[in-house]
Amino acid sequence: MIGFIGCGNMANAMINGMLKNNIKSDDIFVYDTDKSKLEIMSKNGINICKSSHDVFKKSKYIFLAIKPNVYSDVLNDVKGVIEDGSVIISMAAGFKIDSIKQIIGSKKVVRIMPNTPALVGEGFTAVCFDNLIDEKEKNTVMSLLKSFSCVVETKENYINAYSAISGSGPAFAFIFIEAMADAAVLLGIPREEAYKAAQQTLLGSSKLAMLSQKHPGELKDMVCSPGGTTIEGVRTLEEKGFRSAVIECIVNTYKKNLDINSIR
Ligand SMILES: NC(=O)C1=CN([C@@H]2O[C@H](COP(=O)(O)OP(=O)(O)OC[C@H]3O[C@@H](n4cnc5c(N)ncnc54)[C@H](OP(=O)(O)O)[C@@H]3O)[C@@H](O)[C@H]2O)C=CC1
Ligand SMILES: O=C(O)[C@@H]1CCC=N1
Repeated sequence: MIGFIGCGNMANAMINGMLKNNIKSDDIFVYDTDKSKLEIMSKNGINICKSSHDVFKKSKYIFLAIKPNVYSDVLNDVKGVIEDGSVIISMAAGFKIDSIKQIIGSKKVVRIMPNTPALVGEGFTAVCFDNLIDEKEKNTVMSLLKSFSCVVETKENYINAYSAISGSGPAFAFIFIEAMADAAVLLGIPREEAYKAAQQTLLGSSKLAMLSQKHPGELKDMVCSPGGTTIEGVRTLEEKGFRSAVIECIVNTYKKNLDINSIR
């Protein structure tokens, strides 16, 4: 049985993916303090629990899909009902496995960093397991995560970097899409067409990079004719510090994760 504390953006994305991959709604138990979120879950046939305690009692694999600012309160509230066999799956930015164990004691904890494209089955999740998780539990968690995302097992040390790259990354990609579409509108293309062109261009470019396995620089070169139009755009991006802006953006997002870590 699978439990969710919190039914917001990430829980929705994950549950959606699970349901599309043959996990039965009957096997999912959820709780949220916001009753309107529970109503939506109920309409999808998911079991609604009266409290977080109830979720822990009914599930073995429990996803903590709540914001980091309520983590300590929720963990303190449920620590008495967590069984030794329960597997707690944490996704909060900046919360180390050790910090969780300091509150709930020596229990099984998995730390993941998912992202919202899970909503359409195209998520990316970095995962690390604590040493109390056995092989069978690890395989179950991996297959749950794979139902909505591409999964990479990593060291906990890297989770903050993944948080910046793939966890926050969709927000940065959406800004890029929006900016491209704004430029298209400025050039007279209707808004709907502009989004379609920007979205498909990013999707297609990502797919090409993945499937061709060519270096991104080589793929960029394939678009730039000598003395042509694209290289003029590339020159403008370099002049405006596009690469540096992206690198600084990721590094500062990573640093914010470290800041949050240091206070938890
Ligand atoms: N969103 C993202 O792109 C990503 C998020 N994460 C992590 O995932 C976690 C969840 O984020 P997200 O889904 O965006 O958050 P949301 O705010 O969308 O969802 C959290 C839900 O939990 C509810 N809630 C608040 N307190 C409690 C409580 N005590 N018990 C049960 N439910 C409660 C909230 O209600 P209310 O709104 O009324 O407070 C809300 O409905 C966070 O820790 C975040 O760091 C990780 C990677 C990506
Ligand atoms: O901003 C946040 O807290 C979360 C972490 C990764 C993406 N969003």
